[in-house]
Amino acid sequence: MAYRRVVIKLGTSVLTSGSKKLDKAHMVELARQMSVLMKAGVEVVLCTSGAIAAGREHLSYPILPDTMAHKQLLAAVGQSQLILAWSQLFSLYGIYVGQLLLTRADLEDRERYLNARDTINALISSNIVPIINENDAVATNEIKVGDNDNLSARAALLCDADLLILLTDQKGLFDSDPRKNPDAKLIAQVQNIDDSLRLLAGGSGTALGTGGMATKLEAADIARHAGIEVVIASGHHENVIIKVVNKEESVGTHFSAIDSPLESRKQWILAGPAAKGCLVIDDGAANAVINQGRSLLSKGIIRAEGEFARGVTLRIVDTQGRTLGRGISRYCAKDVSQICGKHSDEIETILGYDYGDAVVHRNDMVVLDC
Ligand SMILES: Nc1ncnc2c1ncn2[C@@H]1O[C@H](COP(=O)(O)OP(=O)(O)O)[C@@H](O)[C@H]1O
Ligand SMILES: N[C@@H](CCC(=O)OP(=O)(O)O)C(=O)O
Repeated sequence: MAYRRVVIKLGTSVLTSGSKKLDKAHMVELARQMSVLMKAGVEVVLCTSGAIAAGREHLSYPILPDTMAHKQLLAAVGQSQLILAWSQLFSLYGIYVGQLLLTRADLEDRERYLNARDTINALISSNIVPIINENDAVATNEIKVGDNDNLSARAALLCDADLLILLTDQKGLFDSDPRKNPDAKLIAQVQNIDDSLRLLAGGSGTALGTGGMATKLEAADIARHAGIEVVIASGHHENVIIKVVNKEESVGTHFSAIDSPLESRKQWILAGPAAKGCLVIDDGAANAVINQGRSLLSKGIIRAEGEFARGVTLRIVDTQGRTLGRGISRYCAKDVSQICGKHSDEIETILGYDYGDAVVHRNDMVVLDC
């Protein structure tokens, strides 16, 4: 086997086969493929969407106000139907499943993160498939991951997978949205996720999907920085899961893992807490940070955006608004607005204290491919 531990994310588009209901005939086929791999010794973690779609189906497509509470109602009803379906379908292959419903808050809190990891490891070592979805019924916007592409990437980091497979309704990442451009070409291999690639990835083409290719690229970027390979492929391609895991043929879009994965602290900065604001930096600072591996000093900061305390994760952006990276700020927003553009030696005089020369130290920063 080419891979030891695999996270497989199934989008609503795959689970419903483009209809308004769960396509159980297709779900059982996917369960079969996963069971084949498990019997061959591959450890499988499933990240499944589909709760909201299943909720609508179970309640016979009620006309509800488009509010958060009603989406949560649908997710609460649908999640139990979804896990019931998976439990029944995997049981046909003699496999038990265990459910983990997570929010961003679970992944940001170190103790809950480690607990979730222990649970996943315990399930895997008992040959039970951990099945993960966002806990939509309780998650508010503030504590949501928001889409299962990002959730599956975080799950892949959490459980130390070596492959993340994102299955969807397209053959992979195309050079434009194939729903809008019939001449769009499949991109078979991606070495670098940069802004030009991000521009190709649009939102969801359907009312049921969340995020489209844009969130799949975000997920791929998080995973590959942690040394995890990623494949985006069609959930309806014959034997897709088995072929990808066995590297039998080139299926979908393959993203190489970064050779020297980030140490776990930096993985945490990249995939952990939501960015609470941003630091806009000048060209000189951008060059120092990107090309020279330097810390971010106050002198190169043009302004701070958002309200944030010291110790929170921020985006670092250039003057054109491009995200260059993420890092933990040693100063709060109010402090940064007073010291930006000033030399580090002046910090103590201006603020009356200082927390070090760097606003974002190199060790607290992850630079992205631009
Ligand atoms: N460059 C692109 N390549 C492929 N698909 C794209 C691209 N840009 C946007 N999309 C859209 O992304 C959709 C898949 O994402 P989404 O609807 O969220 O599905 P899922 O439920 O599988 O997550 C496709 O149906 C397609 O319309
Ligand atoms: N958690 C939601 C799915 C969110 C989501 O990202 O959906 P999708 O884009 O279809 O993978 C649900 O179970 O309905």
